[in-house]
Amino acid sequence: MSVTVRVPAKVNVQLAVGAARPDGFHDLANVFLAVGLYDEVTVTEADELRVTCEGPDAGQVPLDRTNLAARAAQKLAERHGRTPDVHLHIAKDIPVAGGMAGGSADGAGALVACDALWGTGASREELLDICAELGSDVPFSLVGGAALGTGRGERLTPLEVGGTFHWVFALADGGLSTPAVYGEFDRLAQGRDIPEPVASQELLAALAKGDVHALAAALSNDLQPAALSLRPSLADTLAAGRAAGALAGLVSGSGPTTAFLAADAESAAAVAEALRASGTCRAARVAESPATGATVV
Ligand SMILES: C[C@@](CO)(OP(=O)(O)O)[C@H](O)COP(=O)(O)OP(=O)(O)OC[C@H]1O[C@@H](n2ccc(N)nc2=O)[C@H](O)[C@@H]1O
Ligand SMILES: Nc1ncnc2c1ncn2[C@@H]1O[C@H](COP(=O)(O)OP(=O)(O)O)[C@@H](O)[C@H]1O
Repeated sequence: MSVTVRVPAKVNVQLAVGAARPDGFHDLANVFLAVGLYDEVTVTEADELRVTCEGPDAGQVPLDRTNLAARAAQKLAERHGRTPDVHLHIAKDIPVAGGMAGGSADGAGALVACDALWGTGASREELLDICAELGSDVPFSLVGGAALGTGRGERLTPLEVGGTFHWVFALADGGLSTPAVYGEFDRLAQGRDIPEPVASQELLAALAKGDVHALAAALSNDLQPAALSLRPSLADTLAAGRAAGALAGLVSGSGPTTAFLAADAESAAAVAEALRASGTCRAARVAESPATGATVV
């Protein structure tokens, strides 16, 4: 028997970052929006834990026990006094190390898949606890939709979304390390007062109304200067997307994927085509939001 779970990528429509905490993490006001680019995790009984991966970026995915899908299976097995003897296969469509939470998606997907395969019957609360142990972004991959993440991003409040938004994602060559981008944020912040991160009321209202123009005006990412500092060429991608008619563009999370909000599906297709022709990115993908969280298919 096997179970397959589909899990979406995310874009951060607001990422407000506070000062570094004593534990090295940063308090956030992280407004997550799930987007319709998906990984699928399939779990099958096996003699021992193993991970395989297919997809254009598969070569960059670790297949040992550091893979977030393997770690998720191990954690659930430990809690329920069993061995994690499964084959986890990841069909990967989310860019790796791209600021779109692909690893987190696989962690959440493996957790839901193993829970179903083993008949563990874990509560939603227990699954969310395990997600938070796996990483700050993993709880959101489980729930999907839209949510405000506080603390290090793991404490979620669901948000209302009143319409469909059309995005274009420009994929970059190579990834950016999340800790390196937060480290660069700290370096750039030296000597400055960093305010407490708070969610923008304009942004939350724009999401709730499904107002694409208001959302475009309110998009913000405090990690963007750090990502641009580490990867200056992203400025060219942002300029190309805006010149092509996107309402707004920003770095997705820690990058280096850049995200562009378009007025409608037709405009998104045109922006994607112009980005491909611009030579400023490796590929351009269109996707809609919101998307549902980890779901057994
Ligand atoms: C920046 C964001 C925005 O959603 O995602 P990505 O764009 O990388 O996907 C997240 O904050 C990434 O979350 P995630 O990738 O789960 O990070 P974790 O595994 O929890 O932490 C990895 C490292 O990132 C830094 N980190 C992460 C979260 C946070 N609130 N403060 C931090 O300083 C720490 O250096 C930590 O050691
Ligand atoms: N299942 C997984 N898929 C992708 N990367 C993974 C996975 N498990 C662990 N990783 C590690 O996590 C790093 C960050 O990957 P990812 O989650 O794709 O990016 P981001 O944190 O930018 O959203 C990768 O470079 C890789 O070393």
